[in-house]
Amino acid sequence: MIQHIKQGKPAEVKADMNAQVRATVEAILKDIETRGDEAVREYSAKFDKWQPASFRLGAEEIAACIAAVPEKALDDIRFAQAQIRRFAQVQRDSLKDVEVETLPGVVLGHRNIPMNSVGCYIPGGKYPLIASAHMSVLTAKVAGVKRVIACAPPFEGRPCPEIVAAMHLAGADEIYCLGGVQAVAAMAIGTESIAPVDMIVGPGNAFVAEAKRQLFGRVGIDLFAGPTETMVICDDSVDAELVAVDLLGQAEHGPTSPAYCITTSKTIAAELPAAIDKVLARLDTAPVASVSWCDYGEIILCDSDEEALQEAERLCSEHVQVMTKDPDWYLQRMTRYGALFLGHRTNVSYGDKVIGTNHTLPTQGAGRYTGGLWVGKFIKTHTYQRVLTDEASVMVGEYCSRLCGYEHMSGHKEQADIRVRRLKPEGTPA
Ligand SMILES: NC(=O)c1ccc[n+]([C@@H]2O[C@H](COP(=O)([O-])OP(=O)(O)OC[C@H]3O[C@@H](n4cnc5c(N)ncnc54)[C@H](O)[C@@H]3O)[C@@H](O)[C@H]2O)c1
Ligand SMILES: [Zn+2]
Repeated sequence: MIQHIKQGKPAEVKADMNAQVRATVEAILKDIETRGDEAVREYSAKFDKWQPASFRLGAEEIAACIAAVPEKALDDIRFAQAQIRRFAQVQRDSLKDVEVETLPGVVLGHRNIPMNSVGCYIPGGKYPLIASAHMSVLTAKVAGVKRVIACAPPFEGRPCPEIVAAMHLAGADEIYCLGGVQAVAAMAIGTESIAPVDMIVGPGNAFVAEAKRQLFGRVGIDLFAGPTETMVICDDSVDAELVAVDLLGQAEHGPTSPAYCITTSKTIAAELPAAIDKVLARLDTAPVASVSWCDYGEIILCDSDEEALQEAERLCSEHVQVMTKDPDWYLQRMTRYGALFLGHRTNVSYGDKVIGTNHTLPTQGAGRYTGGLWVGKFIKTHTYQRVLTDEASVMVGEYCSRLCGYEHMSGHKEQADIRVRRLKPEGTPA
């Protein structure tokens, strides 16, 4: 039996919040579309109290940011980037161009072509998310994108030096200190001072994620990557304290971040609330994490792994940490999630910051139709074809002619027929 020991806010509350965000974003996008840089500047002043002479950082400003970062921190950033680059490169190498003769004389193929320009949004409202610079900028560069531009909001009233250093080390071609909807809009629509890009990538708060969603079509987007969600699936092989740490560690992202505990352990279900209180007492970010846990935290007690799996699939969480006796049981069966973290030795924070898999992951159920950001999102797969012999063209042409006929498309049919007439040797039966 599946028992909901603690529940989060109902779906209607979330839907209402989404509607408000949608309306706000729509109005800002329309305004930036009409008034360009002037509007960007006004929104930056309004939301971020930030209106520098130029949003783009010059070479000297970038150098000054890097100089302000301690050497140890630069080394740590380089280590994280090396891990992300290593895995992204292996993933890139797994994407192969293909060319095959599917019928005698018929050659079909595809080529993987990187996009020409992308805009990376690096979140920095609440926390300066340095790691998002590696995840977006560096991965785009491994994919072979020529122009990679990056935007992050000011942090504590100035460009965050660590973010700027990470963007630069990852290979960003243009760096801007600009946040929120105005940054996403400026990169996607283009303004007098920023040339538009072909795709916008990167995570962000509800406004940023919604701006990307509304701009989709006009530009590409990587995926819907809004406020963080986390899930821990566990049994008696771990203790309540570890589970509490792993839930709250992600609940600190923001007051609307859900954290789900799905457990087959009655002990953990019973002990978790007290463990949460105890862990909150040692976190500086307790004022945020306690709100998200209170409003959106859930404890679900199940009788079996099968029930736990059913709940996990229903909730389709961005992060799913599995700390059971046999985590691979879930790896083999789960189909709806952003990323899996298997076993008690790893956790979502390793993935967020350093281990090498990408941290930009689908939220709000987007894991039903996409995985997270990866090198493949920056690469377009384009097909081509050629026909090597007259015989092959006539053979395909005769099928094509009849198939066009069934669709009443005489123009298409004539494209086939003219080739059959010209290429078919005299005297061959029709
Ligand atoms: N899904 C993922 O892969 C993933 C990964 C990392 C982080 N995240 C999420 O990224 C988010 C980061 O959020 P953040 O707020 O700290 O930084 P952010 O950079 O995403 O957003 C800050 C910007 O929001 C804009 N803003 C704030 N209030 C606004 C309002 N009322 N109207 C219009 N615009 C407004 C401001 O312009 C500000 O620059 C968190 O929700 C976190 O959970 C998601
Ligand atoms: Zn996180």
